[in-house]
Amino acid sequence: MFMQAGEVGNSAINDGKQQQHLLSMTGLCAWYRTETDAVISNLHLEIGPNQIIGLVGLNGAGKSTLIHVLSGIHRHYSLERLKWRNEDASLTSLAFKRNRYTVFSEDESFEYFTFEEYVRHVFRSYGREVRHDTLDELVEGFNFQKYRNAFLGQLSMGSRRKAYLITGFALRPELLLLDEPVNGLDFESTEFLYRLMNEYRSYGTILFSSHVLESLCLTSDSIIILEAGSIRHTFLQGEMDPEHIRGVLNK
Ligand SMILES: Nc1ncnc2c1ncn2[C@@H]1O[C@H](COP(=O)(O)OP(=O)(O)OP(=O)(O)O)[C@@H](O)[C@H]1O
Repeated sequence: MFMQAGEVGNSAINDGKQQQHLLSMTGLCAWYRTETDAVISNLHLEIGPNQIIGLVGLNGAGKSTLIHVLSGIHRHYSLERLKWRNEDASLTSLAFKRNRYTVFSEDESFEYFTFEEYVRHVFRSYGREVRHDTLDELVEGFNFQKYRNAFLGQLSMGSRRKAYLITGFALRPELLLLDEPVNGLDFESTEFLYRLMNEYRSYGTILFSSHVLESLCLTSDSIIILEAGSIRHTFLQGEMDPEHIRGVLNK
């Protein structure tokens, strides 16, 4: 069952037309210290295929935690039910693992890998062949040519972000999770990223967090407002006015 536009509750997302879910999860709780101190509580999420979904919320609302849970790297959580492509699954199911990739807001992993080595490693891990023409286009679009053989650990924050973004967009998973992807990107790369996101509907779904309401509205098919670990509101197409969203956020 899908929520209607504007309905308030702890559930989201679909345009009401498609009855197929890429992902649905019910009763998600997540915490850091103790279960009674949950930072995400009883969250229900439904994500359709081929959608761009924005995640917005004030600092500390739980956006990164939700993305970490969906990425399978947050250990402290409980979940009533998760379905991946309408089949019962878990966060560690192979089918789900091999069809999601995350660009984290902070990532210092693989610091002794060059970008080229990292891409090869990721594609091998996912059992995919690198499409060199696609990779080259992404490298050029992000103006990343001169960093191809630099160690990831030696790159600036923005360039390292580009390395993971290029990898994610080249991999084209069914679910691409991006935590504050525009952070640290220069103007041209930000424009290029929005173009890529808009084109991604042909390949899969993007769930991304951002604080930039204007571009969230231009890019997303739906926007979820997260507040204190719960979904406060979901905006669907036609209702995405930055001022309106700002008003709901500040209430
Ligand atoms: N490593 C941690 N240990 C303990 N508590 C944490 C940790 N990381 C986050 N939290 C807490 O979890 C809650 C949600 O944080 P989270 O980082 O998910 O929010 P966010 O919406 O991504 O915020 P921001 O917009 O500032 O990035 C906050 O109360 C935060 O203090």
